[in-house]
Amino acid sequence: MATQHFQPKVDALFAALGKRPPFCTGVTSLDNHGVLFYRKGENRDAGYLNFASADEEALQDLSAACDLASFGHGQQTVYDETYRKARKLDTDRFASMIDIHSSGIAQHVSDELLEGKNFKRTLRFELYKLNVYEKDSFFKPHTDTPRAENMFGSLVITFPTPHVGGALVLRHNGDEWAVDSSSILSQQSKPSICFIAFYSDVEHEVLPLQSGHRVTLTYNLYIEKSKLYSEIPQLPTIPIHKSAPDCLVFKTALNDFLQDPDVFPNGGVLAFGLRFKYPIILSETNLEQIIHVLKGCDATIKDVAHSLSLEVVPEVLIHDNENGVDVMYPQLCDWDGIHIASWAEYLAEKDDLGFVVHEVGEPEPDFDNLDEEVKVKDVIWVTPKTRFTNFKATFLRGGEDDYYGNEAGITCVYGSVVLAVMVGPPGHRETLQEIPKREKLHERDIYELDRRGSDLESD
Ligand SMILES: O=C(O)CCC(=O)C(=O)O
Ligand SMILES: [Fe+2]
Repeated sequence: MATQHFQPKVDALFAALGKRPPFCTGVTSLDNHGVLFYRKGENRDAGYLNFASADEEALQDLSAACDLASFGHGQQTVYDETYRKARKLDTDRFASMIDIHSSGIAQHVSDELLEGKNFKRTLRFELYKLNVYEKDSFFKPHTDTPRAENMFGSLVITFPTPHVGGALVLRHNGDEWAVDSSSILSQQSKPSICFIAFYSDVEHEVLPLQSGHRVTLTYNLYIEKSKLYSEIPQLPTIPIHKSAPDCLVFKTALNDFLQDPDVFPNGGVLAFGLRFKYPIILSETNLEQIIHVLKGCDATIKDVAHSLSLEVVPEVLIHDNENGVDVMYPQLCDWDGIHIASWAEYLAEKDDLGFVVHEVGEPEPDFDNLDEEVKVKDVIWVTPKTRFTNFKATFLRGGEDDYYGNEAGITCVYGSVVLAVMVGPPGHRETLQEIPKREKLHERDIYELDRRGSDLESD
């Protein structure tokens, strides 16, 4: 592609999105929250331990009360000790004194994983399981099963029980991180808990335990409409990894780009392949809803674009083989049933929701063979394309039956989409007519403020 003179500005936009890890982790004091009650089995016997001082015998009793941990392989619930060797209690079998709000964990995780102005969205933490890992226990690489469209992430809390090994390894887009809670916890001067929260499409595994007991609580994180945190006084948390990029740097880079009169003389689309994947309910998800559940730097793009009154539309990117062009389309459909050979023709004749992509610097596509006019838009890619070719093949790694999750029965799968930031011609860059419905209540004031010149704050 011919390089445009404004390419350095596009590169600055890309750089401003940064590459923070897709997780955050920290420690906080166990304080007097170390107590756990649990039911031993079908009878009424109850067990008790305090994680601040639990000895080997108490931990063995807890482990004995647990069930074997299963996992999801496609639609099946599987017990397979070559894939997951661990023990677990469901939430109807135990009561822990850990309070993720007063411990400061909920606030810390929300600040880190929700981008931009956090107070317009909130995370709901749903306790999921208590897991016990003994010597040689592990959980091989998997992605936590998406349970709803607003599933956002997972939180793992590790108690200060003596153990060696069992690091949590995270992988995303070719990068890898290891968080060894046993070594983090052993360095604390008083009994503490270590927490790690990651976006839901991040692959993770628990490495084999060499000795001791590793006990964790897991939570599913859902994104909800704004609800301010209660005023409970919170304990301080000590961050170990942070995840959020800097909105202000991105906003400055975007402003700079838009001020260049050579950029999009007739308006166009600034396109971003998203860094994260989002839960999609097969044949049900309205792509628009993805706007409300964006993670990390994907959310920064939307927040900043909205603050500059630019419309942001989630689109799928489809290649039209017949005409050798890309098409952006703002809706999902299960294309199993319909075979669309020429998307350009389809858009020209049947449906003008989508448009043909003309990458700036490339020759204009030629549609002399079509009777009707096709909508074509100038597009500049900032982050690499995430292509959507075929509904099921793209959404399910290795096909539906080969998906490794932490629970069977998939109602949602993770899908790749792109964000199209609609840009008007020089002097009239704004394209946002109306703030999307669900955001209106919480964001109207913020946008108004922003338009009057106050800059986005980075957190
Ligand atoms: O216990 C842990 O450290 C992680 C467990 C996990 O990945 C899961 O339950 O899905
Ligand atoms: Fe998991």
